[in-house]
Amino acid sequence: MLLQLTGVNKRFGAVVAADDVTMHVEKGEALGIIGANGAGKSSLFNLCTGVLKADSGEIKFHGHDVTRASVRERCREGMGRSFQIPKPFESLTVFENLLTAAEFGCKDDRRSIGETARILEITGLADKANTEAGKLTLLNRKRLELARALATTPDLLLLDEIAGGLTEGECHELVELIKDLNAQGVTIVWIEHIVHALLSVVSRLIVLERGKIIAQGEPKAVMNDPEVKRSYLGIDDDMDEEVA
Ligand SMILES: Nc1ncnc2c1ncn2[C@@H]1O[C@H](COP(=O)(O)OP(=O)(O)OP(=O)(O)O)[C@@H](O)[C@H]1O
Repeated sequence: MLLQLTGVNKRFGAVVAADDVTMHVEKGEALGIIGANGAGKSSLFNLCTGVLKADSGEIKFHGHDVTRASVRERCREGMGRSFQIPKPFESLTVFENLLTAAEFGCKDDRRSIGETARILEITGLADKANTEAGKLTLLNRKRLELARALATTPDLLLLDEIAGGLTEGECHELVELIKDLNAQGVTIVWIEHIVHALLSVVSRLIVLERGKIIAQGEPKAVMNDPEVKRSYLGIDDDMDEEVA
């Protein structure tokens, strides 16, 4: 087991962002997470990566308790993530952004110019290596967000709504890239509102509502769960519509 959360809770005043969350991520799998706006998806990533500290509960990564570990410690253990809103260093070039990410999160023996060049290649950014991040198109900013996460050499890659705002063709390109990464052994957890893209990659799905896991399992079965249809899709069970 790569990641294990047990009874994790997080509140912001009256708002419950994580409600007794118990879940795991198997090594090598591709897991999807969906839920309405404000359901607690990004908070879950923030709890996993250490941006937020849990009020209670336990988080284990690679079998070690990381509940109180810093963002950097978790990153160096192999937890990489992309942010919903890309936040590169705007005045640094793409290449410099990757070196900075590698410096932050990479285990020493895997940090190299060669590895950075490989990541530029696979993310389709090779010809943008010397372009300032602030001058990139949205698709290339998304690619850079993914490339920065990869530069930390993650075993576990947490992707937060990486397909949002892209055209159908751009989204397809990104999906193929994520599939390739998963096939190369990178474990993926992907939060995404573009459900058809998500379902073409993941083999398991978790649904959150007000910080609580309300369904999980095989994606098609989960999407047809009456509770999920009601909560996420706004479909009444009487309508009897099959989804996905
Ligand atoms: N730092 C914070 N301070 C106060 N409230 C917060 C904070 N972060 C998140 N919240 C609240 O916690 C709840 C869950 O937010 P979160 O961003 O995790 O949801 P989400 O499922 O990722 O939503 P979206 O799909 O809109 O990105 C929301 O009500 C949000 O307003």
